[in-house]
Amino acid sequence: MNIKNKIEINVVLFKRDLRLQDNEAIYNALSTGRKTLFLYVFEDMLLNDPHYSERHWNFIKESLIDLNHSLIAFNSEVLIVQSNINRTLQIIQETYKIACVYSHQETGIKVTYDRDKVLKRFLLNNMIQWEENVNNGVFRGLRDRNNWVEMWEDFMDEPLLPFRPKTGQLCSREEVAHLASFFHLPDLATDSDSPFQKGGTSIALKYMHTFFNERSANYNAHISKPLLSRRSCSRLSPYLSWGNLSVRQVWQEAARCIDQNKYKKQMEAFRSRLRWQAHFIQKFEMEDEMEFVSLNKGYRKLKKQTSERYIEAWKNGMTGYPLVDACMRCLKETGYLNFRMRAMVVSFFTHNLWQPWQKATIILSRYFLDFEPGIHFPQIQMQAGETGINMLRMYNPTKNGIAHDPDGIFIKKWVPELAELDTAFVHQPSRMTPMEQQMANFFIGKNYPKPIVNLQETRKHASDILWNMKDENTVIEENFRILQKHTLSNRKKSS
Ligand SMILES: Cc1cc2nc3c(=O)[nH]c(=O)nc-3n(C[C@H](O)[C@H](O)[C@H](O)COP(=O)(O)OP(=O)(O)OC[C@H]3O[C@@H](n4cnc5c(N)ncnc54)[C@H](O)[C@@H]3O)c2cc1C
Repeated sequence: MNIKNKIEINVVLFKRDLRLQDNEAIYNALSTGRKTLFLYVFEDMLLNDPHYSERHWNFIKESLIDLNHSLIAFNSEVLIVQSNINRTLQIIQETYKIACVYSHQETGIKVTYDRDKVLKRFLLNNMIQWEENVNNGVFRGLRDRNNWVEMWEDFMDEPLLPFRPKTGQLCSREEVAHLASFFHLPDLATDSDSPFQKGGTSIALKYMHTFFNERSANYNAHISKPLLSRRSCSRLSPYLSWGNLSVRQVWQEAARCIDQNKYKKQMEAFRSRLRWQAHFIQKFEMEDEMEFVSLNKGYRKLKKQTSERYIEAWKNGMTGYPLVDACMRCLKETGYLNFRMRAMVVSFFTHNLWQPWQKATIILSRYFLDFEPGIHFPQIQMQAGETGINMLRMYNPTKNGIAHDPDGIFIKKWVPELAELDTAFVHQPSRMTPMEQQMANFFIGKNYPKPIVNLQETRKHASDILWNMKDENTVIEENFRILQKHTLSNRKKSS
């Protein structure tokens, strides 16, 4: 078809914003009045990226199916293809003239940053505009955090953006089907019996409403408990990470609870977590090297010897430390752990096993259903004690088990080898005497691993090195630089 006869359209390129309501990319595209196509590309380069695993792709598929379900009312659907973005747009251009691509600014890993550079060139060469919008109050191009809190709060307090396409404005299902015939289409089937949280705005709203209406009652009391947190925390993280909900939607819902005096203390604590969400992503946006190296340059000289044996044992929950093992097995199986247990397993990996934090990033990103690069890398570095500006925290897994899973219910569920032991031994089975092992017909080294390292010795080793490094010149200079750049002007700190 001659370019002059082609219909002009907008393309909304979904990234981690798989929702219709309060989606600025969609809102801006529809505001032009132009015909609009919704597009999701399962990009080969990301499908092959080791940070991602099947659980993420399934969550995205479920989210897209849910989107398409909502779009039936508008006789439209998302064009879902497996390809690369430039190639996809090129093929769409054979049918339509793309006037503008709308998408969120992505605070992603290096491969998505590189892809965006290539996409930018392609759009420029093809005279297609690209309108990127701010994502969840994370701002591009900031040099420091002066006024950041105010900017973020203003963003969060703005009215939600409605989804109101004009009749016939969205590409129809027939038009999308026609385009789809030119592509390789991914299989969208997923296992409905999988143990992971299911993707999609419909289910995200259920999680949100049950949290605000009842589950949050024990938010503060249960937040550190590996078992109880699974119900009392919001469990909204995958829905925020993949954008089934906007942070603003959740923030404003929490504000309504506070106004109604409902679970006020819990809501204040919950809202501070939402601030952290943005704070960490903003930090990563401004320090993208954090994917590979320590933010504080003083720690980059720290060389730790990699042990595949330690890494495998940790990854598979076979360290001989029951709480670590229960957490890792549970995470592998369900994709979720509460904050404290995430911090504890990273502390064990980087301090007790003395492994480089970089080795934990891919293992955990593949396990966490809510993998969000902007939180993930800064949090892992912080828990590894390599930021210089944060308090060095080393979590003792045995003490944490006794404090937060006193009856060992979580441990017994995930480490069934320990299920028949007296509670007294569940947290430290290695303390059983040979006679006690005989009586329980349970043998350390046979039924369950011996502790892989000595907790006290390894803790001392790590703490001596890391505390000494805190006084080194580069670490101190870097602390100054980091604080200058990332400290919030009104001291609502969460760095
Ligand atoms: C090593 C490590 C890696 C992590 N990686 C991720 C990740 O990839 N993706 C992710 O979403 N969270 C990550 N977190 C943060 C946190 O553990 C999870 O957000 C939280 O446990 C999710 O459960 P929830 O939604 O029930 O949390 P809630 O307690 O209900 O919190 C509500 C929301 O606030 C945000 N939030 C909560 N805690 C934090 C925090 N400490 N830092 C930043 N944001 C927070 C999340 O968006 C969360 O959904 C990581 C934490 C650690 C220690």
